[in-house]
Amino acid sequence: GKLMYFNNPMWPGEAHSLKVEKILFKDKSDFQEVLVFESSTYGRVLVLDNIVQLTEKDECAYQEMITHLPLCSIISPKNVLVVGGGDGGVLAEIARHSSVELIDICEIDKMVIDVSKKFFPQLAVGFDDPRVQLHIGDAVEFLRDVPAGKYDAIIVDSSDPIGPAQELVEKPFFEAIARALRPGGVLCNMAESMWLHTHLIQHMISHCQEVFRGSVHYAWTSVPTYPSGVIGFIICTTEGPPVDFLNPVNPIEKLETETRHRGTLKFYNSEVHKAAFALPTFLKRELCLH
Ligand SMILES: NCCCN[C@H]1CC[C@H](NCCCN)CC1
Repeated sequence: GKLMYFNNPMWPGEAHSLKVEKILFKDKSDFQEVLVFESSTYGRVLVLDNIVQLTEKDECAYQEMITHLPLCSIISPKNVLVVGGGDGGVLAEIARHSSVELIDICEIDKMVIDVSKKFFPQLAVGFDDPRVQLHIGDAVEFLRDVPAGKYDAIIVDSSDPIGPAQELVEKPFFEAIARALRPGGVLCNMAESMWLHTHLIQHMISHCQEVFRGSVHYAWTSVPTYPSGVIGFIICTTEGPPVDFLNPVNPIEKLETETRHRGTLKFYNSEVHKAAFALPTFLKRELCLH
């Protein structure tokens, strides 16, 4: 098969490429171009507007970390909201937490959900959990109708802020998130790459520090098929006792048990949890995290 190149103005001067065995789906939704292909070495790949969203081989790193970093940091999360996440992978990870009673998901693009159900059933199985309530639409509008303090945790599993996700890095969105979280609730937000986007990360952290009176942290993990090979997460808590992210309160062992659909965890564990918050020196200098 031939190589497909994923270059983008968000990471000028570089491109990541994957060998394509077979194109499985290609169409335009109301929001973006949706592509699925069989790669030679990373399994099936989901691409939106020429940006790799996930591959079967390494999606575990991103989906497990974006879910368990927040959910293992607070006692017995009950009500959880996912913004984005239309592939269903984060839903399947949240389902591992037996304390969770409600999982709201607000995804703007129905085509992503339909395509994931067809080509990534092991991720889309997340939609089958009876606790899941699916809302198709814009998260800013969705959050307006949410009663204040409804959620214990909110996970923003978004694409990059150059398409439908543009508004998800601006202050009004973070204010809407903070209002929807209960005191002591936790936000985990996809937060780009330390090698590519420290200005954008600082922009998001500044908004979070203005809006969340608790603590604001940055964590990161390895995802080989994302540009620069790493992706970060901003994790904030609203007021209340500072959360000790280095000692997750919910024992990971509980998550090890096989849940109905997903096998055991492939990436996340308590040491990886702790290590995720250790930042390289250049990043500590560039980010004003108090
Ligand atoms: N649930 C699937 C993952 C969706 N998250 C995003 C996919 C695109 C990726 N670009 C990274 C660009 C360089 N930081 C960010 C995460």
